[in-house]
Amino acid sequence: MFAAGDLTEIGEKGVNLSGGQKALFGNLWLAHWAERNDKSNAGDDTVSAYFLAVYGALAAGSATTMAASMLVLWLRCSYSASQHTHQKLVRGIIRSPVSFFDTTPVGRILGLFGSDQTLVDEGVPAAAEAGLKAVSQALVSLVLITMAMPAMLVVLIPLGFVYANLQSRFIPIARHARGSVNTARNIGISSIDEALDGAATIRAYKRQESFERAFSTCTESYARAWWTFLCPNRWLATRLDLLSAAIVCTAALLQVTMQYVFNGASSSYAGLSLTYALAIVGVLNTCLRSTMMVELSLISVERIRQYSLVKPEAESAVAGCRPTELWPEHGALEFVRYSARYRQDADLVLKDLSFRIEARNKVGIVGRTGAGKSSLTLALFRIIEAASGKILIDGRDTAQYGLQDIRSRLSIIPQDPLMFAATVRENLDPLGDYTDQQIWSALERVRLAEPVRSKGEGLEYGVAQGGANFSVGQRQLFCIARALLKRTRILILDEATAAIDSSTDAVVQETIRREFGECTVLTIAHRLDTIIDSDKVLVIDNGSVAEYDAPETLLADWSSMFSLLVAEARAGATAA
Ligand SMILES: Nc1ncnc2c1ncn2[C@@H]1O[C@H](COP(=O)(O)OP(=O)(O)OP(=O)(O)O)[C@@H](O)[C@H]1O
Repeated sequence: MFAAGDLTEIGEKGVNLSGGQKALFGNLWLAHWAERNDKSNAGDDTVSAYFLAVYGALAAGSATTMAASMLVLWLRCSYSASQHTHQKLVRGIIRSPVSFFDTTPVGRILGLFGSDQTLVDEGVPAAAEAGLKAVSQALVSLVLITMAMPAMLVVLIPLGFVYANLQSRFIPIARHARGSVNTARNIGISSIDEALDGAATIRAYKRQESFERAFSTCTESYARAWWTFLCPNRWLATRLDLLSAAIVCTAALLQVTMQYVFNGASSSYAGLSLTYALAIVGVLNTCLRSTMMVELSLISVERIRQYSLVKPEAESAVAGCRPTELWPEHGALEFVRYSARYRQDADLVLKDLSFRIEARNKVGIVGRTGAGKSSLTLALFRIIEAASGKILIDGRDTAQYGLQDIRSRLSIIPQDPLMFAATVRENLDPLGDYTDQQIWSALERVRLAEPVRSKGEGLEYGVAQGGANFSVGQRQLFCIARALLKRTRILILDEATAAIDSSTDAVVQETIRREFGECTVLTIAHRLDTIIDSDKVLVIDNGSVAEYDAPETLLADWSSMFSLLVAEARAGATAA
């Protein structure tokens, strides 16, 4: 559905042209040879050998020049340009802030790495190669035709203006149509991506038909856009054919007139100039198309450049301001009048938060849906940055350090535990920092050693995409094992027990209590019973601190928000 045929077309034309270009000097030499034979009427062997040798040298020279120019264009220029733009794009996208991903559709990002990068890899060099060859061949053909018949200038000059006029009308329309093709393709890719992501939900709610309809609409829009792109091409092809017919007719008429009226034309050069006049339509067509393709490919280059320049997150490490190896030694955490928002123009989601969590305390964070619990976690990892106020860890403002320095000192067990399609070892220790013994010890402590051993391949066992060959509970235990390996002082559990059954939950809770007794643990809780024995409970409401105290104190006040949430949770459990 989403193939780009015009590049191949240009590539093929480029190959054909290269043949014609290579033959040009050879053909001129052959014409000169025929002319000489005509005049001397003789086939002297020494003279023939001389002409053959020069012809051979011309062919060899032409082939060498061609190979050298291909090497320079494709290996030197094109390869390094592709590598450079791709690296800048990857760096730019990976280091973009979360607001960029909120506002940029995934189809557009995929389009950047797909069609745009392909155009940079293949489109620019193919079009530049075809264009350079076509322009040089057009010039040589015109010079040759004019040399053989100077009178052709009278026709060629006005036809040149007609050609320029065609070009100025064709390129903007084709460029616009091509832009619509790209947009329609990106929308199509987004819709496929969305359907793949939500395949299970779509089937569960029997919404296949509406998604099929939506996809058909995308396909039709793409076909319509592609058709709109083809029409100006047909329009151009017809006019170029007419232009070429005018050149060939005039050349032929002038030849005949000179031959019979003035008796002064050289038949070998006349034949050659007619051959080039016949071929000129292809040459002119390629000139136009490759100019357009270069322009279109450069739009992709420009788009990639724009996305490479998106304002990145903060530095990963600030030179001269690095935390010590052991920081944070205690794990005390303090929010000081902290506010944050997701985007520059958006409302504050965390408002003027001020609270302190002592080292080694276990704090439960609760609140209604949308209150700002997950945003608090993102703020700790500086995935969203402070609009005002600060976060102190062991008395140090986290804003002064680089992102990598902060993020490597905190551990998180997310609600949806993430695993990569890689080996168990790579999932636990992607940077290769730990020994096998340390990894097995972490697995033992979270009771995953036996399940992993039973797979037969030990740490080399392959984890499927998204960790599909492990249960959700096991994936969470893997995340705990990661945190154990990192040995950080602060652990954040983001509703870690929301998606698992109560027996696995018990294992997870027991492991956390046993293994992270010396750490500060922040638990964003759905099941309020998991935080009832915490040192303190932080109740967030609409982005602000509503209550912050020991759970027994909050429960003693029946009008407190926490008591209300617990009562609601119990009523919900009884009803279920
Ligand atoms: N990526 C985002 N861009 C803009 N606003 C967001 C984004 N994520 C969350 N919000 C907004 O921030 C506010 C707090 O959301 P948050 O996810 O932190 O709530 P929560 O308490 O964790 O909710 P839940 O319990 O449902 O997970 C909400 O108003 C939400 O609409």
